[in-house]
Amino acid sequence: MTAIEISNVQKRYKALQALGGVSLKIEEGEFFGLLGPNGAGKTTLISIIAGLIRADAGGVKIHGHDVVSDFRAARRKLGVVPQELVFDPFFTVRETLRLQSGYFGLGNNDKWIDEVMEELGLANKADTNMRALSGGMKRRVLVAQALVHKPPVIVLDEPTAGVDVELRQTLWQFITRLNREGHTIVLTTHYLEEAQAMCKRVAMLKLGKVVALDTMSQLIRRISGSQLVLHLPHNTLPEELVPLLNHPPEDNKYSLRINDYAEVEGILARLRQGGISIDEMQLQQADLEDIFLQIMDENIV
Ligand SMILES: Nc1ncnc2c1ncn2[C@@H]1O[C@H](COP(=O)(O)OP(=O)(O)OP(=O)(O)O)[C@@H](O)[C@H]1O
Repeated sequence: MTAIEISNVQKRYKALQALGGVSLKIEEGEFFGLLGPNGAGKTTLISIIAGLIRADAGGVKIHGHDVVSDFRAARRKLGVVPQELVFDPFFTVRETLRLQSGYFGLGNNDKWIDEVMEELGLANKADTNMRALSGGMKRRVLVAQALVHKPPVIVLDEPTAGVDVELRQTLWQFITRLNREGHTIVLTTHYLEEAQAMCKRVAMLKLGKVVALDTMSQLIRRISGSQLVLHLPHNTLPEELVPLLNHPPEDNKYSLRINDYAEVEGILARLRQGGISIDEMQLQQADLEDIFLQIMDENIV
């Protein structure tokens, strides 16, 4: 079954085309990453999925339910952890979660609420007022709120932005468990390491368009196996090696694509011929960050 089906979604804010025809199918049980630089349109897309704003054209279905014409059914299938913290400060944590349960018509939900609070390290704050919680604790409540109706599809918009290591670990343990139990997870994050560790498949958005869509392993394979990073503070790279660059040099560090280790010899010989001294050299496996930078630079699809 398709968990989220996004068909040619378009959204414009006056002159700005925030989403220019996005289509994606995310299957049930996937751990999917939605990546892109600031302003790429991730939050806009998530808001449309959550039924918070309307697309100008195209549509979204959650487990087959249209998010506009069949809003209630679609919303029941979906839990969204938003970026921003908005709460009623006068309720306690438990009251906040009970209210949210009530919104979904779940009267007697305390067993699950207790479990969610336990998993997210909120149990000892259950009777604390929201206004007395630290930012990190509030963020935990935001996650708990999204999960209160045990939605089969969970969307997390930058859930770990500015949170401490402990919460990050607690959150990922719980989310991984939910994914193992069959929940579909969609994640946006600026931390590419996190996406690489968690997501099996990713879409990369740029200026409101999908510029890459692949499994993590295929994407990583797309950039040849490894890269040679050379720090050349006193020279520039010889002209003939420039085509090997993964992306423009940063701080005199040149990242060269290599297909097998034998190529390293040739590169070093060429530098020696040119009398170029190497300050530092590293051989690295390509990672998501390299691919991300390359795709954002070249816009290859
Ligand atoms: N309500 C709005 N009115 C006008 N422009 C908006 C509105 N919301 C978003 N935009 C613009 O639409 C574009 C996409 O924004 P969006 O927040 O979806 O990007 P994003 O990928 O989530 O970025 P970030 O990583 O910074 O959260 C941006 O150029 C943004 O300035």
